[in-house]
Amino acid sequence: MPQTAVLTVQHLQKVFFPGTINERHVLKDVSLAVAPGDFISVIGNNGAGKSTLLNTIAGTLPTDAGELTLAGHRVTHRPVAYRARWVSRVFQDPKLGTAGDLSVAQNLTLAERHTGSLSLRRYQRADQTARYRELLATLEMGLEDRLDAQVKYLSGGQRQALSLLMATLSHPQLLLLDEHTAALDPQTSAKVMGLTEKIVTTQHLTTLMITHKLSDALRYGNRLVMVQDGQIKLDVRGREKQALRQEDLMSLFMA
Ligand SMILES: Nc1ncnc2c1ncn2[C@@H]1O[C@H](COP(=O)(O)OP(=O)(O)OP(=O)(O)O)[C@@H](O)[C@H]1O
Repeated sequence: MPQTAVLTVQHLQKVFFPGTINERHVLKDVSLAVAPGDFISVIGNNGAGKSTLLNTIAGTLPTDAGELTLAGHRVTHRPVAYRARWVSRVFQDPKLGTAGDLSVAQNLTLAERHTGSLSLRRYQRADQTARYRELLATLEMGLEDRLDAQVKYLSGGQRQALSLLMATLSHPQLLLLDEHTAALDPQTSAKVMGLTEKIVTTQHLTTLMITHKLSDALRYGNRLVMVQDGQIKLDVRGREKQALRQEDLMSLFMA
């Protein structure tokens, strides 16, 4: 029996400034079915429509035509809050996923409250510190010793690792990563990518990851999608993806 898709995107269209001289068709009839456990790297030129695609999936942008389903539910005209039960997102800017004035522990509590699991665990309060320490230690960023530190004083890498942890605490059905390592130095970026793979693999998370790093797009995930000029130009998986080289992708970019 075929597995139910976590996400289906059918004939999606997005037009900015319709009916004006600046009219721009940014998504042109995009269709995509994402199976449980898919880890998809999304690549494409600047302005190709990648973030717009993620925004329409998360619900931060309305669509002009097409249908979206999440976990089998039609969500095309549903708001972000409705979709949030299935979707979690990490942005390029580490500041967007965390509250700077709150401590590391308070941020984790907020993320837990979002999952609705906090009240169930209230009786475990004495264990909370130990549990947070344990969770943070998995990031290998020394955050387990900084539970009371305000998040605004963390490095970009530590803050992004915390964002990733918070976004995945609820075991979301769909994880959206929007160039989440682009603002980090190469070493930290590699570390956060390693963490991403670890979390995605252990939790079997279905993931869409936008990246401009072709090496990361090739290395991580079971599937690769290239968006060009508002359309999906390439969608490969498994062995076909493994056989791809950076040169192949470069020539597609040039084409
Ligand atoms: N809210 C918006 N209002 C108007 N135009 C927008 C909006 N969001 C995106 N665009 C335009 O849509 C086009 C696609 O943008 P988008 O951010 O989706 O591209 P992208 O593939 O993610 O690019 P990049 O790799 O540079 O982030 C761009 O021309 C952009 O200016």
